[in-house]
Amino acid sequence: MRPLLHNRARSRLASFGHAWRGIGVLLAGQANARLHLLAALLVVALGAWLGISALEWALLSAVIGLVLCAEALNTGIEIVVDLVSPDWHRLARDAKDVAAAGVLLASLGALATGGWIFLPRLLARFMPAG
Ligand SMILES: Nc1ncnc2c1ncn2[C@@H]1O[C@H](COP(=O)(O)OP(=O)(O)OP(=O)(O)O)[C@@H](O)[C@H]1O
Repeated sequence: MRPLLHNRARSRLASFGHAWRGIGVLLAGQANARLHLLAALLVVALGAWLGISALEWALLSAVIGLVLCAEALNTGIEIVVDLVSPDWHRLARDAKDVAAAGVLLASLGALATGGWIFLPRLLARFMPAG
């Protein structure tokens, strides 16, 4: 490999390593992120048990990714706000509350998606017609 390409590949690899470290920071410091990850694992187990379709897996993967992504961005914003505004400030409050709203909205969307996918199957399984 030529040196320039070699350096670029190394820097891409380093960025990937930083992102992995970020996942570690997120999971180590945020109980909510651990809770969301646990919920995602339970939903995956439920999906496997109920035998959901490929399209339903695709939808679930997207909403799980969205919630975890919102959680990561929320945590990043919290960290930056704590860095630049350790004292009380109206804008710091707005920034944190809006970031938290992002997690709430993503979670509500995921809850609705899970409801549409799982409720009919669970009802059919536990309350079969006739
Ligand atoms: N510097 C600040 N200035 C004004 N209000 C703040 C400030 N820091 C936090 N707050 C308010 O307190 C709330 C809680 O902030 P905190 O940093 O404890 O995050 P959190 O809600 O506990 O998030 P998590 O539980 O995910 O860590 C914020 O949503 C915001 O309304």
